[in-house]
Amino acid sequence: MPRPLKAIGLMSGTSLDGVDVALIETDGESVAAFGPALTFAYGEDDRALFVAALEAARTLTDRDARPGALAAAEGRLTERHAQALAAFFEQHPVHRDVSVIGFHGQTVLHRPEIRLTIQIGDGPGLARAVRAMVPPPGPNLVYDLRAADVAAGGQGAPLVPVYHRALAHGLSLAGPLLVLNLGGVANITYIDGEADPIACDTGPANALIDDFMQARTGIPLDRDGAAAAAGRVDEAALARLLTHPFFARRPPKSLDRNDFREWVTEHAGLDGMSVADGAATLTALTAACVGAVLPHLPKPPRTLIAAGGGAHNPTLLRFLRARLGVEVMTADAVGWSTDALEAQAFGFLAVRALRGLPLSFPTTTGVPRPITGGVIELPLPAA
Ligand SMILES: Nc1ncnc2c1ncn2[C@@H]1O[C@H](COP(=O)(O)OP(=O)(O)OP(=O)(O)O)[C@@H](O)[C@H]1O
Ligand SMILES: CC(=O)N[C@H]1[C@@H]2OC[C@@H](O2)[C@@H](O)[C@@H]1O[C@H](C)C(=O)O
Repeated sequence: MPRPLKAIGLMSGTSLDGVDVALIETDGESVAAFGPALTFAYGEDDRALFVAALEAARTLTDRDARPGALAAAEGRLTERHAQALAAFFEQHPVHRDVSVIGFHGQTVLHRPEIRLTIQIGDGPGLARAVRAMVPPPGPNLVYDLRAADVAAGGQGAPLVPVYHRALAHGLSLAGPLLVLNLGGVANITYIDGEADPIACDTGPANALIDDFMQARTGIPLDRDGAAAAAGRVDEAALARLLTHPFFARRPPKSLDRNDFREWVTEHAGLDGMSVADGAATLTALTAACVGAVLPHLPKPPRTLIAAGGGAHNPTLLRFLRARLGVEVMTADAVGWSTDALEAQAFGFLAVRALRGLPLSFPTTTGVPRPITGGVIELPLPAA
């Protein structure tokens, strides 16, 4: 067995809330140890620039083009990642021991149906910043981890299932197990013993709730699900929303952050609802979308492990229990990390990329064969 490497994962998710940094020790097959993690929060002007970049990306067909706000956003994003790493090394001086850094970047457009997925983030630029922080030889840096899968005909997402599978090996919970990541978009990994994990995006997680709360209250989340808890779910609106053809499609399938934006504007009737009822209806939508994937799975899952920011929303967890009829636990409760799981996954994926191991599989992204990915920036040779 190869020796475990210290790997750092850097993730900027669809919520646009900050850079998650996490250290793990892994050989790319199993996890030897979890290290510390931190979130480096974006400022309001960063978030505004990234929102503008998402808009500028909407009509792109060339993944290397950076029109409008995209060029400035890519520079800012790379700078914030360098600052996040510097803050991490300041708190945890492990920089000489780190072998590899996995850099996800920020997805600004995801259109796998036309073989297009675009993550901004300057890999060589971040590698230069890392070299300025760490004495030679320094770590390898792996970036652009979705491109190879999409080029080969896969969905390019979700990529975390191979990490979920590695973590699940250490658990003794009743299976089948469903790991649910509740970021801006929700994705699941279904794990039943040694069978290949099945994965897909299920629908919105927090992005619609965040956008609704931002528009109605000026605060970009429903903290602790308080508004939703005080509201009434509009079941008729929910039923209309669930007629979207995405839900009838079998996995693998994936989403762009904004895929449901117009659909919700046209079908939810949110303008006529109170803040509480709107939040309740959108929170129920997130839970119902996970419910909508169950008929596509081989067996009903027995246990659901919720990770990502949405796992901090007790109303959402309650709706999941009620609508799915499964036991719901948080990642923290099973000894994983609710907040650092995705960043850890990109450290894990970076080690797999270094070793040439597959990142994605026919059952996770629909790629025709298991495939590795990522672009590797090698460290400078030792002086
Ligand atoms: N205490 C809380 N109560 C309610 N919602 C919360 C709470 N904490 C975080 N969230 C939600 O979680 C979101 C952030 O989740 P997370 O950091 O997992 O997303 P992400 O990694 O950016 O997204 P993705 O996984 O889609 O890439 C916030 O935007 C917010 O909606
Ligand atoms: C294209 C893209 O960036 N997709 C993200 C997004 O955020 C959640 C969901 O949609 C998931 O498919 C994916 O991220 C996770 C980390 C993944 O690839 O597993």
